[in-house]
Amino acid sequence: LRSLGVGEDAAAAAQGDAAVDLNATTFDAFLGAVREPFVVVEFFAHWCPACRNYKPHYEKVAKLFNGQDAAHPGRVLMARVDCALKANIDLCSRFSVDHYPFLLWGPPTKFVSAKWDRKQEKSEIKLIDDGRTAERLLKWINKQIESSFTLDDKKYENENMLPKNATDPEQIVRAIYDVEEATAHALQIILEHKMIKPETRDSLVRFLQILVAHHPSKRCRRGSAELLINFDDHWPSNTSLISQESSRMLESVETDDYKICGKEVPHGYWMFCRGSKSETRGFSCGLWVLLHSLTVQIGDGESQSTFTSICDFIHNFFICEECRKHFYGMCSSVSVPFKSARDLSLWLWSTHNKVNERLMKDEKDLGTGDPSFPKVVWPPKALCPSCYRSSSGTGDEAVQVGWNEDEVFSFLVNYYGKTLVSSYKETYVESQEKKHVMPLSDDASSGAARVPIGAALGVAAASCIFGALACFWRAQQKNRKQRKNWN
Ligand SMILES: Cc1cc2nc3c(=O)[nH]c(=O)nc-3n(C[C@H](O)[C@H](O)[C@H](O)COP(=O)(O)OP(=O)(O)OC[C@H]3O[C@@H](n4cnc5c(N)ncnc54)[C@H](O)[C@@H]3O)c2cc1C
Repeated sequence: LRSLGVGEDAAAAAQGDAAVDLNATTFDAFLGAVREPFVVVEFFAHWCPACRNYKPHYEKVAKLFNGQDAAHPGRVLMARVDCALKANIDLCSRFSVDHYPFLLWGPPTKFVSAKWDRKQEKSEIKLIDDGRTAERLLKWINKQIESSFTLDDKKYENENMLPKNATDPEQIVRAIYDVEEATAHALQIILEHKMIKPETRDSLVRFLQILVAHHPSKRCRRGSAELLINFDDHWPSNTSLISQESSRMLESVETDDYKICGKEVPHGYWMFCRGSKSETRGFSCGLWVLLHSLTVQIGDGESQSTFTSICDFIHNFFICEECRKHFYGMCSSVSVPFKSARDLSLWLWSTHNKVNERLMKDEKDLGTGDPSFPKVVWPPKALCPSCYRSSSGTGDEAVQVGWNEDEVFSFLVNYYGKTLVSSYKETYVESQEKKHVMPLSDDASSGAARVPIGAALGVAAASCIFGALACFWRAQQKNRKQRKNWN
């Protein structure tokens, strides 16, 4: 419970209330200072029986967002004002409270020294008209902030949520959510940084084509197809977008219709890719998993074009200068065209291992790695004993490993193919039914109720790092010479 420095705080704390009691004296100062981007204010009267009955519902939601044990701290502040107290009469009339309980929503600062009434157009303060039960209130909030919180969400305990055993092959099942999130996140970065230009447009189209055919999540396949169908309307070929046009397109692509993996994809909930620190793993891990899953899905005839598309995509759209530069170097060193999916998936696997080996050292020297997820030569022996031909090391420390590549390939196919999509169960009938409505939970595995969603971690590590590198990256882009042709 937030300290208000007033007596009510102590009283509320004693009762164990999660919602913060505000009054005429504290209201403006408190809401002007809070870190949460949104607040729900319940205007009530302590004598009102309906309000007393409503309190457990409001508290149930408030516990998710406020207090020490909040599952989702920092997202929404839940507050209340007792309009039956004489001191609060003016405050309640400032917000045209005409019944109890009366719930308003908006950015906290918009409440400060403000007035509101329902005729006010374009106000960022909104009346919550459907919050009569905890479930409905949370549903309303979820819609506003595009989250999929549930009343059962528990406080995120990083240690408890980490994969118990990184060598457990079943852990990859959880990565389907991360692949969806990474896909949505990648597109968001592309749009926010206005990276679609005449010289990069084709590369995005080609990558989207692969996603349409081979993304492990059906809803991402569908979303990529929709985006492709409308691609010319948004980004006509050979047109350099002025920034105003680009922003308009960003808005339209950000609407629900154009969310690449559907609007229910969670933000910041990395499951398989969750780090023990908020700034590690996340997006870049999800992106690797996506790339590996694509290479095990393609047909032999697509191997060279998929290689080119992956290289171009990372080169043009991965907003991490060091990563794209290294990856570019590794793509450039391929001299013979790929003829089979096997060769491509093994190339990506060994390329990823080269990155791991380099980072093993860097992270050790700089202390930037995730202590719970040190980089390893992958797969470790415990995950795939048959992948090792003979080696005196365990795989974790043995950099010089004699690999059995046939076994590695069949392991990759199983791990990133079958196991990753094993809980994916959309039937054809369901997909037809859902055609006109974006699915709430397109794959059985992503049913919000089944996802043990922890606290919002904010955007994953990678996005922070990559965001910071964006300017540098863009400057490089400008200076870049004619893009290299990988073929
Ligand atoms: C294309 C690309 C290039 C990158 N280059 C750099 C770089 O130059 N410098 C930098 O600091 N960061 C780079 N990164 C980020 C870095 O590789 C990691 O993604 C990040 O440090 C998070 O690491 P992680 O522990 O989550 O595991 P990640 O390396 O992200 O791996 C994700 C998961 O993939 C599996 N995996 C691990 N190795 C392999 C493998 N060889 N084959 C198949 N599956 C594997 C494991 O289950 C692992 O948990 C790059 C990322 C990408 C996508």
